[in-house]
Amino acid sequence: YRVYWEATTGATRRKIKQKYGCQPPKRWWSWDPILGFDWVIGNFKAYSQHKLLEYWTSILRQSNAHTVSLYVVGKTIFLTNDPENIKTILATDFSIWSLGKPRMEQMTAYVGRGIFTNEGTAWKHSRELLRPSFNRSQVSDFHIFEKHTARMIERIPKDGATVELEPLFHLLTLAISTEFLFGRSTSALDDARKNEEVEQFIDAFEYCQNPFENANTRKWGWRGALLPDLRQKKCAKIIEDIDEEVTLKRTQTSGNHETERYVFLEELLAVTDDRTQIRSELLNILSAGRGTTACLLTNFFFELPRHSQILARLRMEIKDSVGVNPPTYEQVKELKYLKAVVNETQRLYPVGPINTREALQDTIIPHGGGPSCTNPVLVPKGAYVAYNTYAMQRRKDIFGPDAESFNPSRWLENEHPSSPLRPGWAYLPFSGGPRVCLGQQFALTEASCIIVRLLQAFQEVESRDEEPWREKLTIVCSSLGGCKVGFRQ
Ligand code: HEM
Repeated sequence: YRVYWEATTGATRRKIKQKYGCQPPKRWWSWDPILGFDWVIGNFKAYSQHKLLEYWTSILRQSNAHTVSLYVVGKTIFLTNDPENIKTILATDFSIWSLGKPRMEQMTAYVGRGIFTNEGTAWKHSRELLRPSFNRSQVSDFHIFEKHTARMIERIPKDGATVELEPLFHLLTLAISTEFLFGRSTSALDDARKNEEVEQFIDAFEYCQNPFENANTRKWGWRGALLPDLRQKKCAKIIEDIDEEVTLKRTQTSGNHETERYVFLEELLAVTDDRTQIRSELLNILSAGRGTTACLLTNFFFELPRHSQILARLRMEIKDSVGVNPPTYEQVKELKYLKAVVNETQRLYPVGPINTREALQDTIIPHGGGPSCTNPVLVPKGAYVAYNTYAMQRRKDIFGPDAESFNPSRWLENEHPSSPLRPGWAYLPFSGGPRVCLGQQFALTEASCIIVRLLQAFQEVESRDEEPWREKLTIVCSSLGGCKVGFRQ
């Protein structure tokens, strides 16, 4: 077998190495280089202390490299925070990288097959169908944002009492994205009775979205990972049932909709009557559009009230450019300081801080090999590259010596030693390449509109979080302690 392997696969790999001058990257030191058991235990430990991102970042820092390799259960994994490597995977060599079987299986179990879990032609088809939902005229329709945000503001105490914003943001973004994409909102902020069902849906989603932990591992530690996860099945059923109900109601009222907008669900119903496909596409897009913006807003309001000068400057910008009325799309586009604060929030707290891709054939990534870490690295077929945007967006050589601190002025011309900042592939909150986030403009305008309305409604915003920011990591990442704030009108 060895002789055969050397004559075929080995020969191809030697040729690639020779052609591109590949060298191996630094290897992460492990006392179990075959099974990588220490890596698995290290991950469990770091995850349970809510320090997984720090752990992955420290592996790169301790190795003094931006790309390292390790072996886990016979698989080669490359960890990287190198922008050029990430660009190669996501854009330049897009077609030879897959989302990877584990991710597809984990997500398909609760959202089925759709834009997030498909590849090749099926993915292209889903993307084409969704794309018109996000064109400018759709995204600039502020009516939906405004209506639901007003309802959320009504529910916030105005006397300075502490309010937990995270659950409100989840209800709000779900209400907005269901109206935007399905033509019918959960209206989850309207009445308490409806909330119960919606909250159940959100809880089930949150549970399924966590690939690192389940009810068994919570109870039995890492041994629990070996047991079947019955709760996952139950949650997947809750999600399926509620989604089915939405689809059914919409099918019955199809054609009666009052809006001229492109409603994704309407278009889906026009091209297929396969219920499973419809449900899966809806769940896929919901999983993208719901929690992500809520996490961004939670992280934003976690940081903002801790910086009185930044808050004051932001208020001033809103007062001067928008006044007291609801903002228009054009006004929001001109709020440069708001954009800088949102950018800075996403830089320090990316909603998708780590991600992976699997090589479909023997290939290379351009950086990380050899003693100087500048040679290309051979990535064998089946190996994984895990890219860490959390670590990359905190790199001092790219963002300056104060890269760990919250300083929006780095995004503004002539206001910071690193400006004008053009980080290119070193700043990737919405990913890049052909699978770049479809909802980027929607999410940014939605979040900006909500922030402007909240700051217009309240004169005082005070942080009530006692702990520093700690990660709550599922497939998205936000603040573990949520975001507690006191507002005064
Ligand atoms: C702050 C909010 C958001 C952030 C940070 C974000 C980030 C991302 C990232 C990093 C990806 C790439 C995932 C991967 O390659 O594995 C992605 C994909 C995607 N996002 Fe977003 N997203 C946000 C909001 C939204 C919203 C509101 C929607 C739609 C309503 C949306 C729709 C999508 C879709 C459809 C994809 C899949 C694209 C594809 O695979 O072709 N996103 N997003």
